[in-house]
Amino acid sequence: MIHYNVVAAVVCHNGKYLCMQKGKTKFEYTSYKWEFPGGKIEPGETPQQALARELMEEMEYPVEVGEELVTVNHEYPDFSITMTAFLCTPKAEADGFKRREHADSKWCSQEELKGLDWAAADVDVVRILL
Ligand SMILES: Nc1nc2c([nH]c(=O)n2[C@@H]2O[C@H](COP(=O)(O)OP(=O)(O)OP(=O)(O)O)[C@@H](O)[C@H]2O)c(=O)[nH]1
Repeated sequence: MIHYNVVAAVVCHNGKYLCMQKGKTKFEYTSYKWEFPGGKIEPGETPQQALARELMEEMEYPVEVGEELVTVNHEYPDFSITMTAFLCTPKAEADGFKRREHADSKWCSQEELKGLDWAAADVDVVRILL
């Protein structure tokens, strides 16, 4: 089965967490699910470099990548991922973000995180934030 190494940013600002909703995808089980921004690590990148690059590419959002929160392994029906989540904060010069690739976005309190329909791999990431 194809395997991806993925990084995800738990961006925290004013006590809220940035959550992004996917649009329609190739697979029904990831379509319209909520996730943390990020993506696949490319050859030669550190996880932190990959994360900063992904947030610039998909959101034009400069973030400071901080502590590693958790690494989760998840097998979807068609591929598997190892995903490491890092706590991130917007850089001082960040002036909001653009939504280039996602269907929706939301700043959520801890309580509100529980109400979203998360991608299956994210459930264990969300759990440690509660
Ligand atoms: N970015 C991100 N991807 C996640 C999360 N949870 C999760 O299951 N994934 C899965 O991990 C994979 C990450 O790929 P991606 O599509 O975001 O990566 P990418 O930007 O490099 O995509 P590309 O291959 O289209 O260039 C996707 O299959 C996505 O569904 C999450 O919280 N954040």
